Amino acid sequence: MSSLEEPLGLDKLPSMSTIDRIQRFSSNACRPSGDGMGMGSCWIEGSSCSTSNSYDEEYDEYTREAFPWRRHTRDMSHGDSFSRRTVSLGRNHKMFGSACDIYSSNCNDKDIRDITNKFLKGIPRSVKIVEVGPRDGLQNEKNTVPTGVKVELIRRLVSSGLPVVEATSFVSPKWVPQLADARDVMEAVRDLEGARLPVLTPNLKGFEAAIAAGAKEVAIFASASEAFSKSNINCSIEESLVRYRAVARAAKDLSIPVRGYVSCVVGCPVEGAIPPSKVAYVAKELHDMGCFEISLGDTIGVGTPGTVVPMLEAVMAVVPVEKLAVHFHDTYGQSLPNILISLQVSPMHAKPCFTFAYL
Ligand SMILES: CC(C)(COP(=O)([O-])OP(=O)([O-])OC[C@H]1O[C@@H](n2cnc3c(N)ncnc32)[C@H](O)[C@@H]1OP(=O)([O-])[O-])[C@@H](O)C(=O)NCCC(=O)NCCSC(=O)C[C@@](C)(O)CC(=O)[O-]
Repeated sequence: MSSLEEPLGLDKLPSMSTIDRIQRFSSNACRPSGDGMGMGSCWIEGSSCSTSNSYDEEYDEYTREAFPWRRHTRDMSHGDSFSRRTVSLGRNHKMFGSACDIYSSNCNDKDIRDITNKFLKGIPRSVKIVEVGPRDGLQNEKNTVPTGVKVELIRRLVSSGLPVVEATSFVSPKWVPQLADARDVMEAVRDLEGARLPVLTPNLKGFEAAIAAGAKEVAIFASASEAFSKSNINCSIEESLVRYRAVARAAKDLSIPVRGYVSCVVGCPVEGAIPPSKVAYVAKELHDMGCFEISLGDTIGVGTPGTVVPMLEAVMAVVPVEKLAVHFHDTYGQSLPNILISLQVSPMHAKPCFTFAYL
């Protein structure tokens, strides 16, 4: 997730409200308030009152207070966050089923097969999902999510069978206060088996802290937008590439795999539309410095199939498609069409990777 998501179209960019939100990334704007207002303080007090330091207790208390309406669901489903998602997908599926029932005279099995073939024929046989909720999903939550809740979320996501769960970010706590507990989170999950748990590292300092906490995979995050790079990591695109080369070198020495992100691959809240050639340039740089996978992020969710395809084509011309992933935010409800079109333009042999961010 990026805090830059706003319900705005590219035609309306830049907007002051969006720029205001960018400024949340500036060190002053992001400085923790200290007095910890609202539910955040409630949680901080909750943890400091608790001498047991038990993640389970923290998790239970958090869910009890933050989601009182969930108790019933939780009792029924044993509170698995991933099941909640599955349940809601199930519901959509049923709705789709009833739509077919309503139009059953026009919607026989062959028609459905024909439509399915038309849209799905030729798409890759499998995809890899990279779950980014504990990092991207939480990084801009206003209320402090207790460490125990984050740890429990990661555990449950892993136990649901997801192969990769991005756990946290070793970034400046002044810029992203919500993830200030990165070390504690990583230390608590470092020995979880069954999934890879990459963490974001913006520079060598973050990389060293991540390794010390037990991270076995890291991700670096550059931008295709100069303005976004400045507001997100306080440096130009070129400066960021210099930093990331240093991280990639250090990671190579320790045999740590590095994943690369390019943000704002179709639009930036300040610069508006981003030319595909800029995305291709940054993606190739990340590839050349040794990233095993490059994730193309529609950070503010303004992409549509019409803008995603030319971007993908430009990147696929310079980076092998097997190394590409897409990361769509659902700000305007376009993530699923964008995923489908990405599958359709991928060669059948490729195993595309998707990082979902439903925000
Ligand atoms: C990059 C910096 C650190 C530069 O921040 P800066 O303020 O320019 O850093 P600096 O080098 O001038 O150092 C200032 C202070 O920060 C400390 N510092 C320096 N580095 C670290 C570190 N790694 N961890 C902890 N502390 C750090 C450093 O030690 C120093 O501490 P002081 O001496 O003042 O006490 C900052 O801008 C930052 O942390 N930015 C991260 C912002 C962020 O996480 N944004 C969200 C990422 S999401 C995204 O990019 C999109 C994505 C990936 O999700 C894909 C998509 O959605 O499309």
